[in-house]
Amino acid sequence: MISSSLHLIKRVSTLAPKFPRLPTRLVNGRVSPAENGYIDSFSLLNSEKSIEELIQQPLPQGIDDHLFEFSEALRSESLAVAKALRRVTEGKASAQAEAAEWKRKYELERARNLQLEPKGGHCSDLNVERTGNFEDRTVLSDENSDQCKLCSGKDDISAHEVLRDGESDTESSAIPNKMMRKASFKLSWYCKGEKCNRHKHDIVSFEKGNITTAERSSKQISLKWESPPQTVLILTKPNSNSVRILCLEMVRWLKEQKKLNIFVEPRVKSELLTESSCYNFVQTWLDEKDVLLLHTKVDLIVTLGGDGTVLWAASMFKGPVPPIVPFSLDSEHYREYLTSILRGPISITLRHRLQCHIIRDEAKSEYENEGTMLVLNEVTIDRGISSFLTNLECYCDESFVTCVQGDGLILSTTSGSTAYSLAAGGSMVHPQVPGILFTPICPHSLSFRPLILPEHVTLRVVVPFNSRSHAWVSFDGKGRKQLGPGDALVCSMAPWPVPTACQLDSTCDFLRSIHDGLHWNLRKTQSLDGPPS
Ligand SMILES: NC(=O)c1ccc[n+]([C@@H]2O[C@H](COP(=O)([O-])OP(=O)(O)OC[C@H]3O[C@@H](n4cnc5c(N)ncnc54)[C@H](O)[C@@H]3O)[C@@H](O)[C@H]2O)c1
Ligand SMILES: Nc1ncnc2c1ncn2[C@@H]1O[C@H](COP(=O)(O)OP(=O)(O)OP(=O)(O)O)[C@@H](O)[C@H]1O
Repeated sequence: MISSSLHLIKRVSTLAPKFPRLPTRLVNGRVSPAENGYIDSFSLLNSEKSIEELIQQPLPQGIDDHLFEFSEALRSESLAVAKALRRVTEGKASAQAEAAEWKRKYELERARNLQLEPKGGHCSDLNVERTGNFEDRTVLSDENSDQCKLCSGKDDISAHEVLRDGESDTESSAIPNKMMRKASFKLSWYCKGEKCNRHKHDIVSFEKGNITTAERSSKQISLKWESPPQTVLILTKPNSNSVRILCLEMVRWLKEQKKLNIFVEPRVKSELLTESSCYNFVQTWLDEKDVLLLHTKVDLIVTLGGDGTVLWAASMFKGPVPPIVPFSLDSEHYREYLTSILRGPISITLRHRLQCHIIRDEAKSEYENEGTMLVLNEVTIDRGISSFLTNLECYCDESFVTCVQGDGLILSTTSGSTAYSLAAGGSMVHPQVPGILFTPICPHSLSFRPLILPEHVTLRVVVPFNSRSHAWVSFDGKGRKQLGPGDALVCSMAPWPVPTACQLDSTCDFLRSIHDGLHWNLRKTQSLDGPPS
């Protein structure tokens, strides 16, 4: 793409004397690869603008046919260059986002290794690899995992090693800091009911030239408190009387019987105080800045409501998320259940999220683009109020996937596979399968089947310049934004999953939810009597 652009730029340079109105920025060849191999995105965008200006300019008067034909050809090639330049800029923005993410992972890993170092000299020799998944953060070779055990004397990952974010400066925060040290916990991996005796294994072994897989997916994860949880955040579905009553009861019980600090939303605090002034021990926050610090204070989140309340809880945390205990409204036995959660260990499901950002065609640099959105279910690109088919060009990494002509496209997590994606004909996928579902909405084609792509890919959905209408993006069914021609949505797996407490384990809970919640494959049992076979 870059080389064809440069080829055209050379051609344009040779024409410069004949066309004095050509922009000198382009003609002088300032669009050149930088030393690091990238093209400077600002000059790219300037060049793109210049090309577009050039296209808009009227042709000089008195031009002969030959020149006219030539200038027409130049116009169409210039358009191609403008598109190519835009793609390069998009690619750079996405590469920079990825680089920032790797840097963050590297710093987290380094902090963790620094903690291990004093316990034994060998740990610095650990063969540490990084993958995109929270549960796959540290992949140790077999011999090194034994060494690590000698060094650290433990098989599990401790919260202190994983979450080093309790040190934020909270002086300016409205959230009081006293008694706010987060409880620590350990995570361990279970397989068929047995605790794995190693910290983490090689994903693929190639001993003696034979390739065997040791780890295929994340195992059942168990969370064990190392110190008792002290702070609970309760989030409730609004406008529900039964939820309000359950909340009143639960807050009082958690304070009186469990001596916990309790956070609620400002709306809920007002509701509690309207009920009685004795609820003034309940804490809340003032603004978004305080919400950003919540994950450093809260040990556990309890949601009172349905799936939408869990989505709401997840959306409040733009980074790490404390474990969520979802309560449906018919939870009569909340006391026993919460007592067992506070005692631990808890089986948890790490639900992957997708990170999405919109790249605007007119943005001059990536800083002008909107911030990253995290979704637990899905991001949807649809036709909104337009009556035309969507026309969406889709790319997976740098490969063209397809063009979606229909009502739209859903990019879903495996947790979201039982939500909108299911309604659009996507498969239901166990939430611990790390993948991204690519599900069209009412495609106007006989052969468009949904796909499931691996978790490590980056997807890009572009509204082409020849699209008849705009498209609309929504995140977990909320926050609709318009995408104009040339705008793109870039989406990849986020490094911060949502840990949710299981009632039994993630597989039993998943099967129960599709049986009870969706009545999956419910059919009258066939009677025994019938025609002979
Ligand atoms: N045609 C559809 O099925 C359709 C259309 C729009 C949105 N949705 C879903 O609604 C979600 C937003 O939920 P909301 O509660 O804010 O809106 P809402 O109040 O409209 O509820 C949507 C329904 O989807 C269910 N749901 C949500 N997430 C689910 C999941 N992961 N598995 C199974 N069921 C799930 C909820 O229980 C609820 O019954 C979106 O993320 C989208 O998945 C579905
Ligand atoms: N704390 C909250 N603040 C604002 N909105 C919320 C909050 N909790 C939930 N919601 C919104 O309220 C709506 C309904 O919530 P929820 O899905 O939990 O209830 P439901 O529809 O009765 O349950 P179910 O998902 O089982 O059908 C959702 O759109 C959700 O985004």
